[in-house]
Amino acid sequence: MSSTSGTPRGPIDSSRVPRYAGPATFARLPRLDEVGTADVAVVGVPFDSGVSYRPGARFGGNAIREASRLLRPYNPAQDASPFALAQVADGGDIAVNPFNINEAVETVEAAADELLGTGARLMTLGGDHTIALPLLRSVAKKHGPVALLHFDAHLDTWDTYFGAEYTHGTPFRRAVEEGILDTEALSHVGTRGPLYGKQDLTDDEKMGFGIVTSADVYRRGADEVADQLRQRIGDRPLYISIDIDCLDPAHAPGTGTPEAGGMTSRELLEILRGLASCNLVSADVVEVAPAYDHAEITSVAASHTAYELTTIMSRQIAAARSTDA
Ligand SMILES: N=C(N)NCCCC(=O)O
Ligand SMILES: [Zn+2]
Ligand SMILES: [Zn+2]
Repeated sequence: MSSTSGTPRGPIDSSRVPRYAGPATFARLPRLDEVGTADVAVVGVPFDSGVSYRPGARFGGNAIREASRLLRPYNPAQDASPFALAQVADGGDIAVNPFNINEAVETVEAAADELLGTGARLMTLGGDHTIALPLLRSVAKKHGPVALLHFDAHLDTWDTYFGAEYTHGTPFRRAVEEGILDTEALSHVGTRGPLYGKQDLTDDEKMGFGIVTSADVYRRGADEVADQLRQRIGDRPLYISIDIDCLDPAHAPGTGTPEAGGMTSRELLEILRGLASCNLVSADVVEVAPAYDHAEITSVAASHTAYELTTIMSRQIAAARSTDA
């Protein structure tokens, strides 16, 4: 039985305990072992052995937790108190092998299976984009092939790097090959920057992806983009994968493969809010590499991104509960 049938245990009260005191959990929420089970488990994935350029995303989860100390319990943009609507808890980190990518991929999948098996939705923090593959595998075991919204400067549908199948540039090609994505509802958002060749785009299109470039977001605006994405997704189970490099380097310098001309954090947050009615089953925020960050710009943006995503999940959990009742 979920601990969440009672009143959810919320964050530490920052008017009584200064928000900079004590060890960091996401949004100062309780640890998962303090509440038993959760409706939304926030979990760190300290893994970056799949990167093609700057390493450091293994430290992303903890940097996001630190930056998330300043999140407050009421989200006016979605008119909701996410941590009162559902039990959100910090499940700590998945202990992955940094020296063996295949084993790490298996470990992430197994840990996700266990958490999803308790009935929780997953909100993962940190790691490089390699980890989206095992997370999607696990989510698809539970829900069947899922719709995917992929926010990223990059396509991440390349085939191999140095002969390696599991890297941060290849998770979504593997996922399509494995049949774990609903190819009627796949979109990249924020795409930009130089490619290896035009073939990258034709391959990607054949896999079923639609592309909303960073320039499209700028030209059409967040509301129109969110409306279009919502129509494409419908009521399918949805996974949202957010590579923080979807943001411009001015908004997210702390990342491994930065590309000029990206979205603002305001655009990203507004698009997410426009997706609040979608059936969001799990999400990740990846590629936060704090060593290249300044003044926590990137981890603050990532913490707010995870906050909007957890708010969407909590609202849906609460709505489903009230229809059941
Ligand atoms: N940041 C992610 N996930 N992918 C970037 C791969 C770009 C490349 O090295 O070609
Ligand atoms: Zn990227
Ligand atoms: Zn990526």
